[in-house]
Amino acid sequence: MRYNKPILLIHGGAGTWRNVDKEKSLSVMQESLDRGYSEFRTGGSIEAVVEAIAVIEDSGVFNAGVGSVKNSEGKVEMDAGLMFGRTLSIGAVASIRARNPIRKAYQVLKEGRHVLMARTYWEDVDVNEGHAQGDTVGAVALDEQGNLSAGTSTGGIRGKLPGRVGDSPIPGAGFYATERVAVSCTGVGELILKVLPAKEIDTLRAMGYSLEDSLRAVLNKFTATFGRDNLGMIALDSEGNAAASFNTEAMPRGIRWREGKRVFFKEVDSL
Ligand SMILES: NC(=O)C[C@H](N)C(=O)O
Repeated sequence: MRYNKPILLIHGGAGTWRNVDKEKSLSVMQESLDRGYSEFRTGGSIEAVVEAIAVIEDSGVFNAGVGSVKNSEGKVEMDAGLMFGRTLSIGAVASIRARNPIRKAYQVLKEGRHVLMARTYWEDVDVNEGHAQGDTVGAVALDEQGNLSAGTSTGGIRGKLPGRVGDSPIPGAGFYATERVAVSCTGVGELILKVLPAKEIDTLRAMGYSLEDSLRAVLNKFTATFGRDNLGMIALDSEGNAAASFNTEAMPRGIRWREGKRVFFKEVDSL
């Protein structure tokens, strides 16, 4: 569906979403949408993405920031990535420990010297794993000037080996943004890294397919190869089209645009 810019679209991870406090998760998403959207008054799409994700990282309700799951040694290692479409600028962090990994990714992007920093930040974070209701989080935004940005943040997969890096901090896999599209993915990193769905969406959109068809085609191919319950994606294009696709039971997501705001839980493909 097409919306009037500026637009902010977020997700809270693809999964079964059974036995979770849906109200609590959706209220964090509402807060994230409001906080992120307020950035459009002074900033652009990148600030909207960073602030929207930081709110969710701080909530402890999703598998990101203080809600991150623990690895096989009972420690947290977080991944995050961020991209600005017009300049293809990227900042990403892998296997770090910080209260707001997305802010560290932003720091890497602004410094501009490197793209992906691993094991660089080790802050003391009081992680609250037991309270996480949701999963990996991501956001995409289109600002008034037509600039697209995408970001993703995660604690990864529960019980992972120390040093394991998933798709979330890898451009083209967990996130991607160009002049045409901004995409954030969630699901099984070990599979997403084989296919690079976020990059595929940009390629299909560049070939002239609609955003919705692009997501559907990538999801169908992914499901045909690997089966279900492993991928979710949200995306925006420069014309203001928004789309979401997932092959799991649910993927909470929310959108705020010029005239309104909505959150969703299941409703496959709708936005
Ligand atoms: N739930 C997730 O989205 C996990 C994340 N994609 C990872 O593999 O690290």
